[in-house]
Amino acid sequence: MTDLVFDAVSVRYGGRRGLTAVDRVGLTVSSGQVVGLVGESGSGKSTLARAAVGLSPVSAGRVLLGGVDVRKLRRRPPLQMVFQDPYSSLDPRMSIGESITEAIPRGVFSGRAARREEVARLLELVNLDPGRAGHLPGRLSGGQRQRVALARALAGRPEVLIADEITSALDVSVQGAVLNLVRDVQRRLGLSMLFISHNLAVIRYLSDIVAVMYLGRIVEVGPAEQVLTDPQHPYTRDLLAAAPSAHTSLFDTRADGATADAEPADPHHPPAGCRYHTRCPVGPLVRADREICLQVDPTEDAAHRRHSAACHFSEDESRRLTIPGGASTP
Ligand SMILES: Nc1ncnc2c1ncn2[C@@H]1O[C@H](COP(=O)(O)OP(=O)(O)OP(=O)(O)O)[C@@H](O)[C@H]1O
Repeated sequence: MTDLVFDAVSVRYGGRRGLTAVDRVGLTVSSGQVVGLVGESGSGKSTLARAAVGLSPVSAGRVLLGGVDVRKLRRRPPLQMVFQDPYSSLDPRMSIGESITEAIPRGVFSGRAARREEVARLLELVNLDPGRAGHLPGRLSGGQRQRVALARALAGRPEVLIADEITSALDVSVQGAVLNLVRDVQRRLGLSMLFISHNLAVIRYLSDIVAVMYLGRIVEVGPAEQVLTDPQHPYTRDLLAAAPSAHTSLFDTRADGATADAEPADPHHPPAGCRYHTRCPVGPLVRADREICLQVDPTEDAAHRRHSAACHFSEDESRRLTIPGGASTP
């Protein structure tokens, strides 16, 4: 199986009023693993994901699939992406079966019967009745459409799957079933997966590794349980504190993870030093001696450590200043 590596990837959206939406990001999705990418709206999650499939402009760095730069892969890369909106991803005039057939790489199946059988196999894989192959998507619910979108992605026989907020446009009542399906398919096929969500409960449910993004940077990455129960970066702690408690529903839509009391910095003019210093509860806003946060960028290449955080004070007394849940100690 294949791993997906972002090697110091930057994405710049053009023009004079342009911005660097992803700034030298290093992240590895190892073979067969699920990496959950979390961060508030505008942090660059989608931009990073889209860079892997050529939909956002990589201005520096490389995206590697199985060690090969995706731009140099001649054959169709073994990488597929499922998007947030299942209503715009299917052609309303094509039957479900036609949509899926279209996604089967050319030359893999010769003959109509073989392709029809493959479509039936794919529909079964996503728990849809193969008898519906002739239906138009207009007759499907959002959850069913997202299953078809997944079947289309799987038709390309990917080894790596990118899922970008695939349940956030769905009715809360079907989100769980779609997440279960994605998890089952990922395990059954041994896929590597980059799973994007702003919902921490959803991230916790699916991820082996969690990466946290803020203003175009990965600020913390590590084993899911460690990051979510013993966060090292103040931003991660703020996200966890702002999310509903473990007692609320997994699919509570309030779990949008925005920190309570401050606006994100302007992505056109990211702060110097640590990008989080304008909001950080343990940085120069509250501690005059923490000038280093204003001056020195703590971002390191996080890809090579098991659990790392881009914070000058992640290991010291700052951890006592804020604890997840919002309470503070003197
Ligand atoms: N096509 C584009 N042209 C210019 N700027 C863009 C474009 N797409 C995204 N951006 C900007 O890049 C930054 C990152 O956006 P992105 O959509 O990647 O974030 P995100 O974390 O996925 O947020 P969301 O959860 O809202 O989708 C934002 O400031 C956004 O306004």
